[in-house]
Amino acid sequence: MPKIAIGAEFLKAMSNIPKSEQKRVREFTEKFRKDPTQSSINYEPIHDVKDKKVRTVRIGLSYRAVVLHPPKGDVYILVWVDHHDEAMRWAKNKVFEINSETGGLQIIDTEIIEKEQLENEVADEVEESNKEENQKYLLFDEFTDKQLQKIGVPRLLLPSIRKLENEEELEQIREHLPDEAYEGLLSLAAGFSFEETLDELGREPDNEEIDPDDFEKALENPDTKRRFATVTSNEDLLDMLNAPLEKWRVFLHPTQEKIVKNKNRGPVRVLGGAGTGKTVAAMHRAKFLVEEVFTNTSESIIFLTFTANLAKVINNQLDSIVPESLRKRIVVTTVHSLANRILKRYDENFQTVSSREVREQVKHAWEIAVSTEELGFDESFYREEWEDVVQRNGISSEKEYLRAKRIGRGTRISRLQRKQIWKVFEDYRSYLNRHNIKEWVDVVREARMVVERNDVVLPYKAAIIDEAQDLHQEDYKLIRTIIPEGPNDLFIVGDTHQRIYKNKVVLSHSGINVRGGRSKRLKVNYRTTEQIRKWAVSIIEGLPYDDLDEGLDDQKGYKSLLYGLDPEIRSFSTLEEELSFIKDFVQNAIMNQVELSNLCLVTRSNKLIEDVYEPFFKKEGIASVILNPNDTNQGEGIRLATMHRVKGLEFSHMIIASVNAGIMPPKNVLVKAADEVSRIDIIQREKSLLYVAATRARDYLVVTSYGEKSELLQG
Ligand SMILES: Nc1ncnc2c1ncn2[C@@H]1O[C@H](COP(=O)(O)OP(=O)(O)OP(=O)(O)O)[C@@H](O)[C@H]1O
Repeated sequence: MPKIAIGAEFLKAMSNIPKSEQKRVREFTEKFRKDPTQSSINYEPIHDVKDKKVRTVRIGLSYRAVVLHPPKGDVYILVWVDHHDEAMRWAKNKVFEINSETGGLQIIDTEIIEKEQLENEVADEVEESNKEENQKYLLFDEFTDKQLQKIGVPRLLLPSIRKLENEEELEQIREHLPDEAYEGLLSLAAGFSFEETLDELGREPDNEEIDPDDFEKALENPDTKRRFATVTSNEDLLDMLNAPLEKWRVFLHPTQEKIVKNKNRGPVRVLGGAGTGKTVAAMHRAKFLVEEVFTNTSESIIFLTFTANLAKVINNQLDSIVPESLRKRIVVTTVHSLANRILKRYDENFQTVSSREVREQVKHAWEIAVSTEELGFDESFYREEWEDVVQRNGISSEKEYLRAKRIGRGTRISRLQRKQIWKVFEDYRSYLNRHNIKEWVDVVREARMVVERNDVVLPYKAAIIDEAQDLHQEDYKLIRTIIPEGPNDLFIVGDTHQRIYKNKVVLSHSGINVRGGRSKRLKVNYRTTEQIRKWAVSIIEGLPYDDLDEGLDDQKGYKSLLYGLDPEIRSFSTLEEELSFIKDFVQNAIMNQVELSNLCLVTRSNKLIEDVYEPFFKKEGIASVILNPNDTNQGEGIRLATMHRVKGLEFSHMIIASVNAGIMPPKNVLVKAADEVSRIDIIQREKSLLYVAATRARDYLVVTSYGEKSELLQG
């Protein structure tokens, strides 16, 4: 049977043609997959085309598919589809070559070469008369042709690359370059060595000869898989055709592919800045595990998140990549809901702090407990001490508390003071017990004990953990207990720059060892433009971020291959002016046919949404909906949410409003900080929150304030 492949560009081109014609294209594609050699498919050569391997096939009266059929091997690749004239125009200057150094199949647009040749002829004359001035610094002078080809530059484009003087010029020709070449060149231009760049591109060390005519083999190459997918079944094909623009479902970055498909001896940790495809990698990993590792029908895996909205999104997205027969063996839920479910089998009567009412009770419990204190500390000191020392370390007795290390706490206390403080904690705990209230940490801890006693046996063979930075140390202990150590046991993805809750963890303290070769990084941002990414990173620049273990993480080498407009950071004198700007921004998007559900406005608090922005949009007659994590189908309307709520989500247009002094960070939270250490911590978390909100934007970001702007925007 001939080998069939489809290009990402083909799918994109298909989504751009009228719906009525798309049906015909789908029918053709299905026929083509069955047998591309059948007599009813008539391949016609194109005259005046650079690449003689290219053919076209008629679809209906006016559309053409462009097919690559190399002379060697039995390979047919669908590369483009369009109206007859456009298809011819597209194919005219394209050359399809296997890069002799990487083995990847590349599409090279030779138009740029011809344009440059013309320019060169003119320039040569000037150059002759002006030789002195031409001793310029060229961006890639220090690298050999072979090195440039090894990072992915096509042979034909070497002369164009050689001429580049700076990163702006590189950016101007990026659309003519295969992704890996652009990504590699950006890395070299940023000062990374050739070896570091190869590593970031996910290249395997050379071990095989590359045959530049073997297209069948080239289809297996990781660079090729960024843009071409081999079709093995009709199910595969329908999956691709049904969501032609969702590239993440089919085309992975070589680094993602490697992380997803590697068989590991133990837990793996994957770090990566916002938008680097961690969740995508995690979902493909889940698919890989049920398809190729835990293949027995009685074996399940569990996919855990911190927030309910992300669990919901992942549940839906997994449906679109995992075959139905395997899908039921992947359970997606939050750690809290898993723990709750385990514990409820034993104790039905407890309440968790998930309702406003119970939270009020907890507040009351603290007030009562602290009311008898004699040391002069305020309530926030006790709460922080409770969270950061007692609950983080699972302390349950005075004896343990007296011995506990108080890492990261700013206020020194004596042994005697500890004894008095413990009394407050005992009062607090006894209030909770009397009212059957459990903090989430308690639920998780007690659930672990149930599992440890073997009272509940869970069927999971492996766990995948997203939003790893926000899980609590106890959460990891529960996970470790459910999934004992073993090959391919845990796959943990996260980004500590996005830590917006207090839960700092050290994986090894929960018996999870990710050291050695089992720590990976994703560095290419697929979501946000480079302009937005840079602005977001500038907010958190210079702050210390851990790596979920005992090391540090940074944002070195991160990049986006997408370009766009700079974010608009606007300060206004009054709220009315801010609202008027937001209205213009939204109306402009509406005029440009952007669906309202692609717009999101976030603020620091729910109250601002409810009191200011929701009534404002209502008054202006612009549909809006408050984002509900439990409902992914909320209909038309601009999304309104708190910054916390949008973690893990994305929108083409993001508005971050009311970034005023006193609101971000909230004055009442800062005032209550127990000491300077805690204040610094709060500010870092606020910066992370702004970073999270900003990196939800795909194309446009506006950040607005009125009155005095937040100190976070002062830089
Ligand atoms: N290989 C890929 N090809 C195309 N798009 C991709 C790929 N990987 C990820 N994306 C897209 O990039 C965006 C970000 O991906 P994802 O949500 O997995 O990133 P993340 O690292 O988990 O982000 P965050 O931590 O900011 O929530 C999504 O729109 C996703 O579809």
